[in-house]
Amino acid sequence: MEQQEAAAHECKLEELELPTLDLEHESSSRFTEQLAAACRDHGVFRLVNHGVPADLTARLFRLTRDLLNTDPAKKAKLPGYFWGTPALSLRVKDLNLVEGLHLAPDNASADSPDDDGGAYSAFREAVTAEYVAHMARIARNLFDALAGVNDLALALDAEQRASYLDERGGTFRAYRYPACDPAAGRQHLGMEPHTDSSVLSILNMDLVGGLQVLVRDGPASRWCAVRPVEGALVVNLGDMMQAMSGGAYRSVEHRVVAPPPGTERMSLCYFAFPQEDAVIVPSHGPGKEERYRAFSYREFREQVQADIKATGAKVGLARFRIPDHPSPPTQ
Ligand SMILES: O=C(O)CCC(=O)C(=O)O
Ligand SMILES: [Fe+2]
Repeated sequence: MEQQEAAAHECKLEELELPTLDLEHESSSRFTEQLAAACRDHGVFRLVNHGVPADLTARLFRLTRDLLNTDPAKKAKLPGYFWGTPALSLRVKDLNLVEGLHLAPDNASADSPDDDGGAYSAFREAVTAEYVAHMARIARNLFDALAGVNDLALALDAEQRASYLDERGGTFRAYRYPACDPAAGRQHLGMEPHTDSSVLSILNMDLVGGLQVLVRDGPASRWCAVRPVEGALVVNLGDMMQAMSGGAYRSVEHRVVAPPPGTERMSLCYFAFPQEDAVIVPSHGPGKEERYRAFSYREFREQVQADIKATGAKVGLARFRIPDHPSPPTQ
């Protein structure tokens, strides 16, 4: 792991040529073709003409920075404040150099005890009344386009289309990857390698860079950098999409390296989930790379939490995979 991290920082990584999808496309059949190809190939793409106002993004970056540039005791009292990424892995918690604010339907109305100047209220209002509505619109748009691709990777009926993506259940996180001490060098990752548990995730990042994705090439794999592009969102698929599509669409493994010394990095991330109790029945059949048993998102989340508690790491979809060759019964 240490060697891998050193390599992440020392050599200039190859950049991944990401496909760019245009949400204001003129031909929906061409759009769905490109979208399905992006989801099959890497599970990550750029999105332009998405309709999120640039000044809303700038305002959220500014509000997040103001809220997090206060003393540690004060910001620790902000609703949804976190340091490190405990949800991903308890074991390496302290190695992740990231802090942020988490807003989910269950904490969206909590009041900040020290909201002097109303900065937290302004932040929450911008997220819940504006930003999340754009994200839910984009997630629905992409999901419905994928469900309409006629190669049957996601052959969903109307009820499944509605319950496999819950526009009201999305969560939002504003992240700040702090500048590290130039003398200490870049010793840690901003965020360790992981896949998202979401259906899809929408990332809105500044221009510092640091996001990397694992590109699979047969049995081999290599980390590639994702170059930020002004005004473009980055969308990556999560575990739920991989399961729903029987492995045809990839939940891409990714990580964030710490920013260069003296520079901080910020990103706004939205995660779209299925309705908690909707039973996901993964599609099987020709062209489907993996078989999973049916499960609900609630079950998946509880299994992830139990694995993290027991072993320090997320196991994820492997828990739900049906093996090709069942092992012989033990005696
Ligand atoms: O900050 C980023 O660009 C990515 C964050 C991420 O991967 C996550 O929150 O799951
Ligand atoms: Fe992620």
